[in-house]
Amino acid sequence: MAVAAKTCTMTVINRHMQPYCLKVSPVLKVDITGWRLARAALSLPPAAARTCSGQMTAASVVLKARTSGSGSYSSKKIGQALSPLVSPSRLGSRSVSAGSPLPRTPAAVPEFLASLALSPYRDYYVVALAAVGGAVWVKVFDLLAANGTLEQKLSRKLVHTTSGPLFVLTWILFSVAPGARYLAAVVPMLNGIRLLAVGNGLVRDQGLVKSVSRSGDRGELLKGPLVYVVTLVAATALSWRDNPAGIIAVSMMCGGDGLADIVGRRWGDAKLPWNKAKSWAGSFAMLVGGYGMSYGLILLFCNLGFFSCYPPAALLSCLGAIALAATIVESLPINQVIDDNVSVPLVAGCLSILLLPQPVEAMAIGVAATEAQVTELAVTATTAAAAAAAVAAPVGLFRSF
Ligand SMILES: C/C(=C\COP(=O)(O)O)CCC[C@H](C)CCC[C@H](C)CCCC(C)C
Ligand SMILES: Nc1ccn([C@@H]2O[C@H](COP(=O)(O)OP(=O)(O)O)[C@@H](O)[C@H]2O)c(=O)n1
Repeated sequence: MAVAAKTCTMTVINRHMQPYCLKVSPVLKVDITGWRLARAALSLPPAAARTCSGQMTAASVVLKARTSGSGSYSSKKIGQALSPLVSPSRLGSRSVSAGSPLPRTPAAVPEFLASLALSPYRDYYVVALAAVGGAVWVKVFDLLAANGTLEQKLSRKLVHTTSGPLFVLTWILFSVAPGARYLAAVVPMLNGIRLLAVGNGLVRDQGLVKSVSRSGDRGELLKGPLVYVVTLVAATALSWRDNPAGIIAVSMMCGGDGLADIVGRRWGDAKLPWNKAKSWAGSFAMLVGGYGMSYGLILLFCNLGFFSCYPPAALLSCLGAIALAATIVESLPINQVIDDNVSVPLVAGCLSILLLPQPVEAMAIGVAATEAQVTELAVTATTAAAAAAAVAAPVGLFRSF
């Protein structure tokens, strides 16, 4: 039975409500082109071809093809042609007694992820993923230290340096729901509860103690590590993806302070005049590591559209001032007064809000919005940071004698 000779063109709406141009050509070839789909073609049985008209979902096109019964079509070809639109395995389960379900194709994985993305429970899935990911990540370093692959101090600092930015990267997976940031904050919160439980001896977890403490004493979990996760909670709940302040604060705490320890312990012979426990090499690593991690994450998040991108000159100069200020604060001998997992991110976050406001924030706080004014502010902040160092140096020097 011949099908109409003319090409039947219709708009097919897929699961993402994206329109496609679906053409049924005179030789019964269905040629699917459109949104990121490789051109695929399959022959439809005449009955299905004839009934394809108007707006149809790809699923109904396949279901009509499958249930029309006639014509020589292979479920594999249909699956391959349409699987980027709808997961064949799902179609297989829905098709009327038309034979075995369509075969799984590699495209089913993106569809599975797409269905997660559209799920109302998406944020809960991401929380679970990040929480499990965090536990596994720490366990990996525990095992690497336990089998001697990594020295314990290095393993611990790698956990410090990497956990924060990896957690920030999970922010990308959350939905745009207003409460998403608070769900995201649950991840470091759960880690904080775990640190409290193990640190107070309520739960025994020697692996965690070895992974995140210097001395192997569980009480240490209640100091730096706990402050670290509290800072992650604050950065998530207060800043989130609205502006770079939280990202910069985490980057200075992790990429900066974490790297300062790793580099400083190894190559830190030249000590700082105002703080003999710290070195120029460690501080330089802090500056470069914090700057680089911040810059990379800011570019990623602004290019993903979470907040406005900054003029390159303004970003480079302001970020330089922020990283310098954070580096100076980290170098000061004030760890006994305030943990550097508080002082460093706090200074970095506050300066970020001042120097790198988003347009709506710039208007709200009446801070410079033009590039020239922002650069001027950066110079002012750098001068202020240098002045702070000039004041602290003699103090540190005096105390070091
Ligand atoms: C060792 C750590 C801090 C110590 O700081 P300091 O005393 O040396 O200044 C880091 C502690 C890390 C924490 C136990 C685990 C944090 C996990 C994070 C919230 C989630 C990561 C998820 C991601 C997908 C891996
Ligand atoms: N600016 C820095 C920071 C740390 N370090 C080295 O890293 C070690 C740990 O630094 P830290 O006391 O700041 O460690 P955390 O408090 O960051 O865990 C120091 O004792 C130094 O050996 C450095 O040389 N220069």
